[in-house]
Amino acid sequence: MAELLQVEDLTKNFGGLTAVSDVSLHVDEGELIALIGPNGAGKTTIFNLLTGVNVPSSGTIKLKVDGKMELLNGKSVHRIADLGMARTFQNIRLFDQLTVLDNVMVGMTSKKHEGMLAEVLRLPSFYRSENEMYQEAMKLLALFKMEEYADQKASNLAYGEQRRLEIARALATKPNLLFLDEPAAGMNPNETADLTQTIQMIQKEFNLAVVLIEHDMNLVMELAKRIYVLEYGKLIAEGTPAEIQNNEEVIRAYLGGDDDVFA
Ligand SMILES: Nc1ncnc2c1ncn2[C@@H]1O[C@H](COP(=O)(O)OP(=O)(O)OP(=O)(O)O)[C@@H](O)[C@H]1O
Repeated sequence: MAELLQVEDLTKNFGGLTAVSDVSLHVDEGELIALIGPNGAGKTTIFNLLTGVNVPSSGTIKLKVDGKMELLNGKSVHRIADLGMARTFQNIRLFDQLTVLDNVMVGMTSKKHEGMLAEVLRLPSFYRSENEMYQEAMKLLALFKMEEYADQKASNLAYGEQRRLEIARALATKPNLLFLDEPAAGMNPNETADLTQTIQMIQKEFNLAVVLIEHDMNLVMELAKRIYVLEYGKLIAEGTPAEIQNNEEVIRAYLGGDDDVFA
């Protein structure tokens, strides 16, 4: 499989604290990997570095764009999003007062800079693209079995549906690579089962590479092809779910925390 994302020796210092230390990893096209580790291990900081929210102290991040590996260091969040990376956050960040449909359409407009003039002048091409966006957004909602909620306010959705809507909105930007930061946090078992299916479905449907941060080990073991394990900012293991579950270093890192982590 061809590499889509290549990270080498990534380090991030916050004052005297090294939150991420010399991390190298890669993600292949269409691959689903997970990033796990105890609280404070540096997982979210890695997402922030990869998506341009934080600037690396050192190291390189490269993404395949039009067949060539392009350096992302120093690029803005918006530029990185335009190059095909999208994410969801640990805390839900929907536009509460907008409808479900509008939340998805907002995701689409973030890529539509080229239509600005038509939009301002309200040219026919604007209406055509507006209608196209509507059709596309409804198709996306249908994939998530959420069409019936299209006109409801996002804040009226159940918690699990809100999390799924965040994923739908992230997909509206047409990413090649999607980062999911604890998508199952706060979900009940039924919602988690739905989410597992949803992630499998979108990965196939969009031939999408996914990087997942998740504390729910059942979800991780079911979905991930490869797993990277972090502790105190350093990578301590990489392998298949079976390899990770039997890795002494990983078991030690989790002891004293949640003993049932691999139950
Ligand atoms: N902006 C920041 N300024 C200072 N320290 C930070 C900042 N962001 C993160 N940290 C610190 O970096 C370390 C790694 O945090 P991070 O949130 O990346 O861990 P995590 O693995 O995502 O944890 P969790 O599983 O609890 O979400 C922590 O010690 C945290 O306090």
